[in-house]
Amino acid sequence: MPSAPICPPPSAETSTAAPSSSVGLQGLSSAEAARRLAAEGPNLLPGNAPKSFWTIVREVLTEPMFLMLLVAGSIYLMLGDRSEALFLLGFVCVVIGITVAQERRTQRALESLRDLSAPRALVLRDGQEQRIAGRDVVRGDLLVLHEGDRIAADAVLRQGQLEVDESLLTGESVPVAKLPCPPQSARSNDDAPLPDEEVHLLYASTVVTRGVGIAEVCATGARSAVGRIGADLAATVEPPSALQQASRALVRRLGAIAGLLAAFQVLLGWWWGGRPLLESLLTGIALAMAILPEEIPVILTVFLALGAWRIAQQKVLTRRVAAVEALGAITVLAVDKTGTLTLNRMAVAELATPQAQWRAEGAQNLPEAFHLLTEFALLATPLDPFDPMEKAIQSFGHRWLTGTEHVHDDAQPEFEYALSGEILAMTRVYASSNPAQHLLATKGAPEAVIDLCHLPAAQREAIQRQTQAMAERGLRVLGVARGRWTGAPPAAGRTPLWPASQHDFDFEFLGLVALADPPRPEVPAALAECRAAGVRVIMMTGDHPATARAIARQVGLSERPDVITGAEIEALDDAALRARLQHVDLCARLKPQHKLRLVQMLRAAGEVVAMTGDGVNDAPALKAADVGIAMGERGTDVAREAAALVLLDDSFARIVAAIRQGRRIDDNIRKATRFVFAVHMPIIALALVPTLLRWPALLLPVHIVLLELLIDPICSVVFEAEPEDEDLMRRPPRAASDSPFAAAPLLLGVAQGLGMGVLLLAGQSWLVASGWSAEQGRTIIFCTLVLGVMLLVLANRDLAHPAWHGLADPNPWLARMAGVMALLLLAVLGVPWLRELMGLALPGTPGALIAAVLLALCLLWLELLRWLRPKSRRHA
Ligand SMILES: Nc1ncnc2c1ncn2[C@@H]1O[C@H](COP(=O)(O)OP(=O)(O)OP(=O)(O)O)[C@@H](O)[C@H]1O
Ligand SMILES: [Cu+]
Repeated sequence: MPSAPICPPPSAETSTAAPSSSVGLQGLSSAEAARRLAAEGPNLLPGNAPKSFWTIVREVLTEPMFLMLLVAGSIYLMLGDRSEALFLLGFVCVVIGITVAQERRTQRALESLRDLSAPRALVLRDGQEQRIAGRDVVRGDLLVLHEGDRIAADAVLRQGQLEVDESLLTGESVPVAKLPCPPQSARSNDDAPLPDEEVHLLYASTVVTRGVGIAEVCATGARSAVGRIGADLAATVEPPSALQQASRALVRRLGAIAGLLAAFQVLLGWWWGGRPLLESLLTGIALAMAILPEEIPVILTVFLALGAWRIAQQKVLTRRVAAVEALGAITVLAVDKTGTLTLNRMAVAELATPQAQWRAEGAQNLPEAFHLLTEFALLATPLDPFDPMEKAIQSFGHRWLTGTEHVHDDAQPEFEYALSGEILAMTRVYASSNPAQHLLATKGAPEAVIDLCHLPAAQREAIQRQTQAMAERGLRVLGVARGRWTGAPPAAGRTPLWPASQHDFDFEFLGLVALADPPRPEVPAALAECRAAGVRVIMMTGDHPATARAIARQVGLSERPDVITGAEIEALDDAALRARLQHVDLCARLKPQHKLRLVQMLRAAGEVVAMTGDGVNDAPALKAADVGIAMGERGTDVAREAAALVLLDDSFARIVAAIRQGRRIDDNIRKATRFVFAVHMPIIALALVPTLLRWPALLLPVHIVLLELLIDPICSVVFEAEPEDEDLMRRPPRAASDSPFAAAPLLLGVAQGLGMGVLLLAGQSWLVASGWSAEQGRTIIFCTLVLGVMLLVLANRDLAHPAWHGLADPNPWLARMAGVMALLLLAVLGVPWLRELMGLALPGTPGALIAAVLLALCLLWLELLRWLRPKSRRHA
């Protein structure tokens, strides 16, 4: 890469804060950007391609289920039953088709989510700031960078000053300072040359931890530094979720049981029943197929992926599919205040000096007494800020002071002390007419500014009373102070040696600025819904306790006025904090590490915690929460990447909508699992019992394959689209330990299926006794079983109502499933060679009547169970 040192080494002058204004910059034209995009390709790192058709086929073929199918097919071939063998092998194709279709559906859902969560970049084009997809960034684009952004491509910093976390490339987690390298006027403009100094270079995929700046892109995609070392960021594979692990364990355990029972049946049929070995092997394989709940992992994958897609329809992006699972179990929702409960539309509402108060509402003018305060609030704020609060101060100051001698838009600060965890105040240092003297402007949390001013106790208390009164009106209050500093005159061309901390200056307190930030209109209703759903809401804010309390009251977050502060939290040990937290919903003046500790502690206490956050510092807590939630519009890239969910339109009500969806998905997984367990029972009974009783084989492998590989999965899909239960958001969250694979919830399914099996076996023995042929008997039992499977679907959709109640419900898949089943039965009965292959014979009207009676008895059994089931369990 070209690296002529065309840039002057960073001189002392450039190390002062540079303007972050984008005024005067044009960027590329859209036409030029499009041309370069076409010529140089999209800004994408070599990522992981979607699963190919053949990968899916290979995966399907290595499943135990298919190995069994192949073995069964070969045995049929050896037995000389070529049509059975062909049928089974043809079946493999059908099932591969279904599996591929389902995988495609799942992947499309996941891909559309990935597109939504693809990185974006703010660029200057045609002189305007535009947000574009990260993949559309081209060489020469001007990136507008803010704190928390992930840099889209390798670039040279042109304006501003940044701190960047390059740990991704260097492993070094200490942020690196970056300084601007102004463009050379004589530079040939097409072949953007690179400066030599690292200090000007920004690398793709690294993160801005502080500052604002504009950078010119010099390399994109595979040509960037990360692209060249092949760091594959996208390829981090999600570890299996708790449910997936549980389901795998279950399938493994049942697989072992299936193997044992099948072996037992083979031996039984061969030695004891005196059947030929191959035939016994076939019945054994059929039994193993009947037992193996292979559709459970499929259900999980499909339901969760489609669930994530459905949640995206509600403008909530799922970044980790496992979060969908946790959503339904959320017990605590920890929300930040600014921007989540409030609109983050700040406006200065009140001013106060130690002597006087002023309100913006209805004001005609700003009295002279407040000019100094406003002037220093302005001086303590960047001219072109990112923070809405600082924007509000800028527009307020310009509105009232323009035309007076108090506006200094052209003054450049010589140095800046940033807001930090230790001191919630920021100071900007300006030159004064006397070269040895410097002027300081500070703003920050009132208590921090009071601290910096070293005031006597009486004055402190007076200011604290003023702060309290303003905060209780729901305002965010800032203190403002002025300072002077005389440093030893610096050597020529050098900057003075600035003191290490803001505490090393002397400040004079000027007054308070209070900003209003109206609550979001949708919040009160959403909070009420959370409360009805048994989800506790806790506020975690960095703001003043009184402001937190006032906003909480305005939006109806909590009745309890108690507030715990970060300082108090630090003083408490875990046990004491846990006890305290049972009575407090409001946590104020929190630092990021406090949020992290609260989240960890709540989780340790068994809560399932969702947490909102948007800042760079919120990332650890977002990661630690069960469901971290970031704001799509306002949040930083870093917060978005740490979060499991992203609210695309920043609306708080979306969180509740997502919880609702999560609960619905959770319910539906339970319903489907119960259904799968129920369905397997009669199939197992009909496969096993005839051997034990030395009856002629009732269900042949072809029947079991048909039931297991076609009917049962098709029916399971219905549950994915099941609408939510009526009381979904009026019942408490399920216990986190309450798994859909626990014995208790599945017992009902097992009972449903077993009863059906018993009824069908009784029917069969009656049919045999009354002289029906084996084929006719089989036909009646098989048809009843297929219809019984549909009955099980209806019965498990909604336990609160009888099976037939749901028929009128708008589940689109129900009608489709019924259609497929009808076609299937018609084909099996109506196509002669199929009928013969399956050992069936038309049973005539009497046979149909018997099937109807059996079916009615099954329905009676299901309703009896529904009625007997323990009513205290409120779950699906
Ligand atoms: N730009 C700033 N200049 C001066 N003080 C600031 C600035 N930003 C924040 N502060 C002070 O730091 C405090 C904490 O801010 P922080 O951003 O951590 O939390 P927050 O935005 O108030 O709360 P939330 O967590 O609800 O979003 C503020 O209440 C304010 O007093
Ligand atoms: Cu099955």
